[in-house]
Amino acid sequence: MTWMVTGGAGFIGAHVVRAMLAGGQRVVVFDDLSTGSADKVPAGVPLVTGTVLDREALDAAIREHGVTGVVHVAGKKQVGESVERPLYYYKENVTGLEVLLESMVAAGVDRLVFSSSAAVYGMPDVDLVTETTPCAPMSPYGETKLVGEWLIHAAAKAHGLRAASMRYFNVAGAASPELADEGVFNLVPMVFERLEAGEAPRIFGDDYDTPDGTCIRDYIHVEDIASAHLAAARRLEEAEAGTDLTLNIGRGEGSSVREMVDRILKVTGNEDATAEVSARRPGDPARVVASAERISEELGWSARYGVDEMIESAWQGWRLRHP
Ligand SMILES: O=c1ccn([C@@H]2O[C@H](COP(=O)(O)OP(=O)(O)O[C@H]3O[C@H](CO)[C@@H](O)[C@H](O)[C@H]3O)[C@@H](O)[C@H]2O)c(=O)[nH]1
Repeated sequence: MTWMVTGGAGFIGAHVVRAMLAGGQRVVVFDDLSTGSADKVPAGVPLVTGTVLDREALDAAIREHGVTGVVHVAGKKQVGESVERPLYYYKENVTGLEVLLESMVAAGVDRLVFSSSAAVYGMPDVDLVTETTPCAPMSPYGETKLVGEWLIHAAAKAHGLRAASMRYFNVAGAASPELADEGVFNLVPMVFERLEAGEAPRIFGDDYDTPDGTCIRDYIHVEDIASAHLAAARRLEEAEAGTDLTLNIGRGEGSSVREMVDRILKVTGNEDATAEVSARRPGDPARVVASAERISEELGWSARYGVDEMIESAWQGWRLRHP
């Protein structure tokens, strides 16, 4: 098979490309380079520069590279921005996927691994979130991921597409410093940024109904995210027409913000610093932790890395960019 990785020049996509190559898959990258960069694409992997909104560009890439499956990682992913610019998010994430599906169906490409998100669950009121926990996204971003899953379900039924929607929990870490996330939109890089500025890291609320009062999340190493995509791609290669999997990618273990900040202070040699507690950030659920049972059963996959490895590898990437 030849897998086209959309968004393969971005943070998560670049990790997926490397995992697929290491697993012996043939890969081509399709990326509009709006946030990704060509230097993240490994030598020898073709890079097609284009947007998934461009049907002709997709058709040409599929034809010219003999694509037989797609890993669709391209998309917009900032929750806050999606609230300000919902139509943009719907266009990029929903219309983009719809155009991609049209192109795939027309070309007879019938395998798809899709980047979904734990954001589809919104504020789940359960200890461990399973794939059957009701979805109630809290942002346009989460909505676009859920609608994307619906599009895929419909295409699996009507056109025999074989698909896996991968619901990522809180992604962190890097396989190597050059591949680290350049955005400062999540807890780990936000703490790095505060430390670099000589400021105390901020904890958004310590009055939640959790053991230490801070929010609990399921942090997952981006290399684990990538290996889960390889496992899904392999599974789809063998799958019957209409196979339609929805899978959490998490560790099944929660870490509180306070625990994460303490680990970050340790790893970065800032044990003397203390975090300051500020007001709750609107829309933050107290606890979002995956049940990782289904993915283990379906793909035989489980996470290899823990939070220290995520923080250490992210820190090396940060130091490369901020010497
Ligand atoms: O300086 C900071 C930054 C974050 N937090 C807290 O840390 C936790 C994690 O925050 P963040 O890293 O922003 O992740 P989430 O808000 O959990 O959302 C992430 O995880 C979701 C999936 O679960 C994805 O949909 C989102 O795109 C992704 O940003 C939250 O409780 C935040 O309030 C702080 O206390 N201080």
